[in-house]
Amino acid sequence: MERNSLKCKIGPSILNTDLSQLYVESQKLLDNGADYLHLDIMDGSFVPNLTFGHPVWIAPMADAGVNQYTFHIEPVANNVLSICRKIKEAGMKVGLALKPGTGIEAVRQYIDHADMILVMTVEPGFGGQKFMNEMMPKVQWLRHNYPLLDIEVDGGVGLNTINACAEAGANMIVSGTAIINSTDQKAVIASLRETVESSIHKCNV
Ligand SMILES: O=C(CO)[C@H](O)[C@H](O)COP(=O)(O)O
Repeated sequence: MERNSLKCKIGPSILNTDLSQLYVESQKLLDNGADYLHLDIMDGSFVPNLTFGHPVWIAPMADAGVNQYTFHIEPVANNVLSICRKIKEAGMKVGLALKPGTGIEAVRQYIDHADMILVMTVEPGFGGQKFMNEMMPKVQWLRHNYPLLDIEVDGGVGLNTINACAEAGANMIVSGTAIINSTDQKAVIASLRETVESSIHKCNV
């Protein structure tokens, strides 16, 4: 496992985001052991309408120091490869996200062009939703067929659901509510990490 954990959400009101507060919260999470920040720049409920979004966002994200740009394949079905190419040209890694209703077959042809596949374990939209265990076969399939691929899960992931994610083969964990609402973020992050690290080698045998 290279990395795990942490989500920091910037919703549709990104223009109104208090960046100094975002910085403070992000630093706190990193100090508490998170390996990376996963920033949602748009509310997932807008996913079907964002065909115009990527050309606007890719360059500024790269300029801001983002190292991986993940996008949902559903609204850009005819442009996935060209978006992958633009992201790479901008110097970032490529992540491809799947909504719960999207099967693995929709992404298979693109996996070799991606650094990471994100399996959403809730409907995109907001934090605090119930983890969808029925998404785990997608993670298992990916891990089985792509032992070295980064596989991320996002939605309802916390201490009660991390086992399922880790055993299925996820190595990048987005956890919002479970960390943010905890009085001991460091302990929660450490526990999530330990669960993932103790499972990951079993997935690769
Ligand atoms: O962006 C999301 C949905 O659109 C994430 O699932 C969510 O923000 C993660 O938080 P939580 O751990 O509370 O589910």
